[in-house]
Amino acid sequence: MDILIRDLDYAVDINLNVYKNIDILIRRDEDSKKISIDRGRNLLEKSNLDKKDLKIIDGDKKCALPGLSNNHTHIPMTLLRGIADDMILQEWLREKIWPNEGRLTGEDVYYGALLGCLEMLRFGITSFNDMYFFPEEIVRATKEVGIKGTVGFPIIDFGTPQCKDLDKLLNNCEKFIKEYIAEEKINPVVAPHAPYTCSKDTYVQCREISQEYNVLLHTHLSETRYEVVEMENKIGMRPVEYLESIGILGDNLITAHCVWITKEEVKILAKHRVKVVHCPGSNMKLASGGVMPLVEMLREGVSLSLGTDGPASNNNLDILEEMKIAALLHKAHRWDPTVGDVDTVLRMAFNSESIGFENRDIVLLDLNSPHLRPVHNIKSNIVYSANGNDVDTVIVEGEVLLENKKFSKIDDKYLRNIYHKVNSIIKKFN
Ligand SMILES: C[C@H]1O[C@@H](n2cnc3c(N)ncnc32)[C@H](O)[C@@H]1O
Ligand SMILES: [Zn+2]
Repeated sequence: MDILIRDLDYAVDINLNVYKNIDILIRRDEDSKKISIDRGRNLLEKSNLDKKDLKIIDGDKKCALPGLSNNHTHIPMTLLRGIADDMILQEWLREKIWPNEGRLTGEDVYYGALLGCLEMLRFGITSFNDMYFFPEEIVRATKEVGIKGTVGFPIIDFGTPQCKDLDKLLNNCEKFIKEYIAEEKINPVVAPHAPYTCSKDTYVQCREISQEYNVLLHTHLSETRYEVVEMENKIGMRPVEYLESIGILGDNLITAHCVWITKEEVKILAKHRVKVVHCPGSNMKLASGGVMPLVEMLREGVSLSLGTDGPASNNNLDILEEMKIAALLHKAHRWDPTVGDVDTVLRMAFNSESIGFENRDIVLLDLNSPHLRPVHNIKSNIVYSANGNDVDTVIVEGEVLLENKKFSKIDDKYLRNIYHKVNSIIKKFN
């Protein structure tokens, strides 16, 4: 059914234009699956629409914005949220995260992913880019919740909890891609974990698979100083230079972090049109040190977006919060309040194109809260004053998935069941 949102106080579109006192009409052509979004005043009166063919949503005291995109995460890590805080990355991974991940079954990952997808939907995130074990379970959870997922099949040289044999893993990766490539709301991708966990051959084979099926390649890159120093000592190159030397850089590569990179490396990333996902909350929490060179990346025209990283290093999946973290980090870092301005971070947060989805989703923020009054500049309120909890309604591909802060497809009883399941899964961790 077509959806009409009436009398919105504000709307911000994908090009960051601001509208006041406006209606939005969302129509979905069931044959072509095309979505059209129209904005205007008194659309019902002006058009020949019939009220009874429409789902009408009251936009009073609300602001519409495009769907938010979480472009680097590990959603089933909701299960590990809060298990190990205040540790540096290498210790955190080796001592706490990897041993406990070894205890996870596919069913556990499914429940962790369900929880993560629901958290994202509740916070207005309509698409995400993930990398985690048992990716087919992540697909299952994503489809159940109804948001859009770019789901990475993770490749690590020492194997994953379900498969230790690298050749078999790469084979399974191809099978995974074939199985989901035709799905409308799922993009299967190849996800070699990082240059410190994957060899040159592994990266090359991953790239071959990504080219054969024309899918994205998703990896971690230059996250910590340790990673850079280790690589310089071992092979005399920095991580970006190394990936360039083995032919991995290209416009189908999406990399998370890129914290420890030089101006020269920024130029290399721009030259190859690599997509970079900025994860400021995780970088600060894991004390990865340094700050992703935002100014230099923008200057060189690198495609940028935002990610929360996994909920064990953030510790939530809130892109509205991440926008503010990004904006503040760069101002503090550069002693310059003009850096990380409102438009820059909004553009990054709406960037679902980088993960292969056109952004035709609409999120409504509830402005009926003291912390969102008054409105001098709605974009400022979104970036600096709002958080995920203010999201009231979410429409994904013409389907209402959240309304009045309630999930349309998941009832309270099922939600309690998910919480209960998660509580029993975490008993095996230590
Ligand atoms: C897919 C793999 O990536 C790991 N993982 C989660 N967060 C990070 C991070 N910030 N850097 C590197 N690896 C990470 C997961 O714990 C899993 O082992
Ligand atoms: Zn990550």
